[in-house]
Amino acid sequence: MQHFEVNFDGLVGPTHNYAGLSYGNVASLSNAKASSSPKSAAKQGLQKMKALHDMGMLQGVLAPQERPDVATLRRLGFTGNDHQVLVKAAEQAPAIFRACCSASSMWTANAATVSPSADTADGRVHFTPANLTNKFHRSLEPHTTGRILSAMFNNSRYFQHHAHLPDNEHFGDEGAANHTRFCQQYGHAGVEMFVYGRHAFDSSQPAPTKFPARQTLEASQAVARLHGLSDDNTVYVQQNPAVIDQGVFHNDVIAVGNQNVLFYHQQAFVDTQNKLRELEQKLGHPMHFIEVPTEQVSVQDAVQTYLFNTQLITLPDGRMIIVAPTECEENPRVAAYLQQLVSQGGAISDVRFFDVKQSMRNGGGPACLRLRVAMNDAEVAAVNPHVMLNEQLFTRLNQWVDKHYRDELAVADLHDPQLLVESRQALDELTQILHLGSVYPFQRDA
Ligand SMILES: NCCC[C@H](NC(=O)CCC(=O)O)C(=O)O
Repeated sequence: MQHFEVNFDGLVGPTHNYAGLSYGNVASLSNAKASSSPKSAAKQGLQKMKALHDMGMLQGVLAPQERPDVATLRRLGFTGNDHQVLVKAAEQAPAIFRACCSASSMWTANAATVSPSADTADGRVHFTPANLTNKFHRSLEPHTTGRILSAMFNNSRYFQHHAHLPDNEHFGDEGAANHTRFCQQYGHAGVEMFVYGRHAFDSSQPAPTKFPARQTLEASQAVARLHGLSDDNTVYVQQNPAVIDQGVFHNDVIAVGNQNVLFYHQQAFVDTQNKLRELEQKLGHPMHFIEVPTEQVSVQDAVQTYLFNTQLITLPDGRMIIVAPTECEENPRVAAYLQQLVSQGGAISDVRFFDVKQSMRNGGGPACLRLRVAMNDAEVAAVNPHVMLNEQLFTRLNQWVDKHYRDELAVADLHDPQLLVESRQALDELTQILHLGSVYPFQRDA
């Protein structure tokens, strides 16, 4: 039996925009209200997917969500036909309106937490959509995320889907961005590391003072219970509150892991040495801990370049490489660090740079754009084949973007009734291309 780690990248939606919605996410705030390019954003994402496919990786596509979210605006009391709902909301409550227009589902590292079958009690792959309670605009995602994941992994013999955790800050859950699975080989039982920002039910524990901690320990523990994990294959690590206060809003902004490698910043965690020892003991095999010292790369450089929001991937020939945003190449200190890292003959042998600037401007790097699912060949064969990237799907999706996406979008365009029509046409066609069925509210309420 063969085993793979498959990356499912979020396709950028037709209303990709910069609305400054994520307090605590430096890039989101600093690019607030800049105009965006949905077309180039989607194409940058597709290029990265295709490049990984061409390296011999299995690559999938995760569909974006319907925005503007007219159904939520109606729940909030805006009435009339769809166009009237948009115009009233944009006039009377512009901040709420903008939140209901975010294309933030593109960052699929926040779509769900996934535990591979080798780790779970019932031997199935488990999925729990993230509730994303900390940000209103992101809290709109989990129901549709759950429907899309169920349409992609639509076989209960292999895949178990859970409902997202209760929608409350006590159980704030940001999905795979705060979850890393370690293993010797993808098919072997592994250890799942959950990184949390605060304790929800114990205020005596350390917590950030400036920016919010989005993930709670109690949420991580609930996901582990749902997935049938045990104490022997889980480790809970607290994120250093001081780095959250410097803009590290998810663990994947300060650490990334793959197989038996953890690449992380010196200041990433609380109680680092004990936790890493626990991780290695539970794995039962030697780990490669690659710690980046502050004197070489500051937390600020890490946040600006997304050195850790990189993908560590194992190529079919067994070499591990790092997939980094071009911002890392442009920063002399980070570029020098990466050069040194790959030239010293260690676990990571090469680095490839990708331009994902449209995503970076909202605080999402290469790692934010993908959801990892480790599977064996029988499980891969059970995935909806229409979401797996190949030459044909790549060409088809580029044509689809060319047909439906705008070159430029300003925040003021978001209540343009034509944009709603265009977006729905695009998404309706996409559900046919990907064979997802009716996953969007506009397809279900009609
Ligand atoms: N994993 C990366 C997530 C980035 C995402 N940014 C946003 O939602 C910004 C949206 C805006 O400001 O328009 C977030 O902060 O959760």
